[in-house]
Amino acid sequence: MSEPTPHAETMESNAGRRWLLRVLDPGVLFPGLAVLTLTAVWLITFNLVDREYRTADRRLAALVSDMAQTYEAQAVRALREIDTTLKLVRYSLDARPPQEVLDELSRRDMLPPTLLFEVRISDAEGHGIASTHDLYSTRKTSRITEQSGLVVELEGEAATGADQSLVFSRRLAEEAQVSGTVSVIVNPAYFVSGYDMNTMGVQGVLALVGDGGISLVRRTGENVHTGEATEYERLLSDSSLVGEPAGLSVSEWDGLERYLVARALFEFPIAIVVGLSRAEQMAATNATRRAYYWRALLVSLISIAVLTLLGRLSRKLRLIQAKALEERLEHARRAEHLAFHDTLTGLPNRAHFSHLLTHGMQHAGRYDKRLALLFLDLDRFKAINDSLGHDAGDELLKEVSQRLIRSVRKSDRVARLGGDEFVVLLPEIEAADQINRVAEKILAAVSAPFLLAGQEFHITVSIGVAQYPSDGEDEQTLMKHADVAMYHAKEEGKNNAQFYSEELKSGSLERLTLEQSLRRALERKEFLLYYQSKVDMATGRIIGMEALLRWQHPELDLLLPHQFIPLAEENGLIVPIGRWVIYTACQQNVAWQQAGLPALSMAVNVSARQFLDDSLLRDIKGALATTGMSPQLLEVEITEGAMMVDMPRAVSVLQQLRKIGVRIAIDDFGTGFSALSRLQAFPLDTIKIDGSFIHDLPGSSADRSLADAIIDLGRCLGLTVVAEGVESAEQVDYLRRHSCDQVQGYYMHEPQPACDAVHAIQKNLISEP
Ligand SMILES: Nc1nc2c(ncn2[C@@H]2O[C@@H]3COP(=O)(O)O[C@H]4[C@@H](O)[C@H](n5cnc6c(=O)[nH]c(N)nc65)O[C@@H]4COP(=O)(O)O[C@H]3[C@H]2O)c(=O)[nH]1
Repeated sequence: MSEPTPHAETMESNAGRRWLLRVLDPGVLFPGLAVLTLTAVWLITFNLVDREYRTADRRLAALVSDMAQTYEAQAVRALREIDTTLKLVRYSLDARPPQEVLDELSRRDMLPPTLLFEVRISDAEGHGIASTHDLYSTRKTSRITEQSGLVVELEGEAATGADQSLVFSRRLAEEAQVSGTVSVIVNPAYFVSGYDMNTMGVQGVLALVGDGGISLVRRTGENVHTGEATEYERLLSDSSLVGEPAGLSVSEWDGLERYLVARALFEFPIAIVVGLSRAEQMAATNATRRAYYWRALLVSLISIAVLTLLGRLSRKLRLIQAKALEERLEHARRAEHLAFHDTLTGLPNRAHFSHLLTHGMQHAGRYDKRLALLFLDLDRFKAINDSLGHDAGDELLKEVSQRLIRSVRKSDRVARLGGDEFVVLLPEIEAADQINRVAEKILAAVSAPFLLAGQEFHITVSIGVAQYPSDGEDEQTLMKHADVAMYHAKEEGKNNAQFYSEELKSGSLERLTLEQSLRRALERKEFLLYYQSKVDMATGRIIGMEALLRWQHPELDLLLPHQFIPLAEENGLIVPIGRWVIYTACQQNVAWQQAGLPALSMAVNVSARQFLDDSLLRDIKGALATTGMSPQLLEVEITEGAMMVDMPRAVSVLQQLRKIGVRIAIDDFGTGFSALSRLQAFPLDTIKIDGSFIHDLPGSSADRSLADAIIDLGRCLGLTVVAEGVESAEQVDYLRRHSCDQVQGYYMHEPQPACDAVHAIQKNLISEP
């Protein structure tokens, strides 16, 4: 025979477990237990009852046997006495009249008591000729017995024992003077007087039966019967032997079932019968049986009640357990879903996507297919999120995710990596054109207007594409390259898709190291401020300074803001860096004043991200309070673009700045595309004309008209107009003639460290008229 396989064994053990679970089900277990308990209770009960009956039967049989032995002894003794009397009388008869002999024997107390026994002598015809009783003359003539032995017969009417007598006779001897019979006559009841009602009840039997088959006397309860016909031989053959327990038989005279002993007496033609009614004697046992049955019934009912209760409790417990299990499963399912899905959009998250990508690459590898990974980053999302609040930002992300799903096939996968980063996995790519089509679809879908908080918004997305296996054969490489391509798309002006190439790699590495060192620059104190003067056109004096940030990179040259500020904007580092700038500029301003220089205004640049950050006001107030600088000397420069991201909020922030006395300048004015009329909405103090419009002054007529328009506008609004990027005397001259208030540029002073700037201020003071 073959060995069972592990699979077969598992199936077997599963089937066994299923069977066990089915058996342990409360609907099966408790009814099953009830059936078992009831079967056990009733089996034990029936067994006990049966044992009780068997014991009682044995006891009864033994009792009847004992009683029979006693009765036999008593009967034999009585019969012997009677026979002795007969023999005594027979041998005492002589020539005297028989009456005389009887009287003498009686006198000599040699005859049985006359109260119970009559001794009679009859002649050959059966007529009584002598008797111990006076009544003999009224009696019927005795039957003449021809037998030589003891003859036993009944005399009188065969009805009740009271009317019949039991006659024991012996024939007188031939040689005796008198021929005839001598008899002892006795009431049959004498032989059953030993009937004890307590022991034998009303259905017991005590009897003497003649060997002719006629019962001589039978007593059952109080009733004494005589002369009943009995099947003598059968009676004896049915009976047990001496010393053995009595047997059970049905009595022919009354149909009752009895333990009965019938035994023929050795010396007499008589059999004794002793019996006890089984039904009657079993009364106590019947009562015990009833008690057993009641007890069993009670135990059964209690068992059923307890098991029903336990069954219900168990069912309830099972239900509770099942519910708890269901809840746990649901919880686990939810936890699993949460673990692998983004809670906001319901899209697969980074962990899940990693699995999808690995699987996709394996599949593509196996079937020699190409796969494309699109790395998506929303442009300007952070600004929208910060300005409109997170709820609107969340709505936007949800809407974007829906648009992405609609832009791709069902077999493609969209996931959210976090923040505003999404990825799209395109399995089974045939040609690059296919990827382009999907990318264009996504770009179009995302750039369609969004309605957020009742306002229409436009957002774009930058997409980086990396392909398997050409751009990377493992998950990390492919993701990294798609990310690099995405950054390239950002650099290319955003709202476009770029494919990864080896050339991009080096640029991305630079960016990566730059970002890492930028994170540590603040704590390493690598930032410093340069200061550039603002000169008043009317007086030609320095009236203020602008703080310009520099980063002394440990390995690179001194870095200018455009080399790291966009990065700091992107990763949010601009907020702590800006805080440092404000504080340092304020500190420097106060230091100069403390050094005896005149109180100059100090301008600091605040980027869009920083401007919309909740901490800006707090930071400015903190810097002013800590350094003790007068708020009126501080000027915050904000670009036009930063103000337009969220106009209502910008207005509110500016109003609060104004409230504490800080001046506000709009920087790079003219580069944005906001309507000039909108400027009225902002609480401004200064307009700074962007250097690009000054550069070609006074030659370019377009720049001239633009610069003129801005100066006019500023004047109309009562604002100070500052021209940036002034590099020549002609420019200064033009601006002065066109009533520009202040100028700033290399022509006056280049941005320089605080220690150099101080010389410029001092020089300016010395050259004062
Ligand atoms: N070609 C030319 N350029 C001139 C001339 N005079 C001044 N400049 C340059 O013009 C920029 C003027 O600053 P901005 O318009 O506020 O423009 C700033 C400002 O928007 C931003 N920036 C500088 N410092 C910070 C800062 O601390 N925080 C923030 N958020 N932005 C800053 O970086 C921009 C560039 O700063 P910089 O590289 O320092 O460049 C400075 C300055 O060096 C000139 O005659 N000719």
